[in-house]
Amino acid sequence: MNYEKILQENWLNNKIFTIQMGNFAKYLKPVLEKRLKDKEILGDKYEPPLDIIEYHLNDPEYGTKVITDDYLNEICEFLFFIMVVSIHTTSQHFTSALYDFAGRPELWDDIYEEQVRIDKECNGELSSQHINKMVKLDSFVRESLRTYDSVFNPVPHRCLESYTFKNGMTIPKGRIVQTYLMDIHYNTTAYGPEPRSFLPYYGLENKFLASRTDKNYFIFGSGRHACPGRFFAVNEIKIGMHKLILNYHIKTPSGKIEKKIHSGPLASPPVAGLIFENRKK
Ligand code: HEM
Repeated sequence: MNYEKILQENWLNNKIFTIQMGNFAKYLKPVLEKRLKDKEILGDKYEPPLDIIEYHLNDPEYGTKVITDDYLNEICEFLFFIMVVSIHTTSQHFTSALYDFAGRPELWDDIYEEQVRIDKECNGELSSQHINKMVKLDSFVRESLRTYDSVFNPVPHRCLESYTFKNGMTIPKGRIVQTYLMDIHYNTTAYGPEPRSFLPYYGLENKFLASRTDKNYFIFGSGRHACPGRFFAVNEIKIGMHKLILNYHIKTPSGKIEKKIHSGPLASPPVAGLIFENRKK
C-alpha cells in the first residue's frame, strides 16, 4: 500500500477529513441539543457529565445556548483535534513499543516473568497499583518512547518573549518554534557514548518513569503545557503490552528489529507486520 500517495490524495486535500467531520457532526448534534435542553429543564438539578463536551459548553469563550452550524463545526474540530492528539499518538507509540519488543528476544523472558508475577498477584484484574508495579515494562516503554526517532515534537510553540541563548542567538518574540528532539533524546551526557542504542532498563536504573518529563526526555513536551494525557497514555500502553505478552509470543517476521518509517522529520512505527503465537497454557 502506498501510504504517501493515499495521504497526498486524501488527507492533504481534506477528503477524509471532510467526510469524518460530516459524520461526526451528524452524531453530535442531537447529543448537544439534548444537553442544552436538559440544562434548561432541570436548572440547578442538572448533573453535568464530567466530559470535554460539557467543558466546552460551559467555557465563556466558546459556550453556546443554540447549536448553530458554525458552533457544530467549531466543536467538531475541537473534539477531532483532541481525538487525534490522544488516540493517534497512543496507538502509534503502542504499535512501536510492540515492534521494539518483538525485535529483541533477549528481553522477552525477563519482561514476561514480571507480567506473570503481577497477573498472579492481581488474579487477572489490574488496578493502578499493579500497573505501577510493572517497573521493567515501564522502563521498556520509556525507552521505546525515547528512541521513537521523530526529529521534532509535532506541537509548535510561540515564543512569548524575545530570548537570547548563551551563544548569542536570539529567538524574537512571536516566532513559532519546534523542539529539536535529536539533541535531547540522543545526548551522550545522559545516555552514554551510544545514545541511539536501546537501553531498556535506563528508566529503572535511574528512577525515571515513562510518564515523567525531564530535560533529557521530551516525548511529552515539558513545563506547564506538557501533555496532561501522559499518565493515561503510558498506562494504556502498559496494560495493552501486559495482556499481549501474557498471552502471546510476539515476533517480527524477519526475527530482527524492524525499521521505522520516516516521513520527513516525523517517524511512524514499522509496517512489516507482527506475529502473535499463542503461548501454551
Ligand atoms: C503516547 C501518547 C502521547 C504523546 C506522545 C503525547 C505528546 C504530547 C506532546 C508532545 C504535547 C505538547 C506538549 C508541549 O507543548 O510541551 C501534548 C499535548 C497535549 N496532549 Fe498529549 N500525548 C499523548 C497522549 C495524550 C492523551 C492520551 C491525551 C488525552 C487523553 C493527550 C492530551 C493532550 C493535550 C490536551 C495536550 C495539550 C496540553 C496543553 O497545551 O496544555 N495526549 N501531548
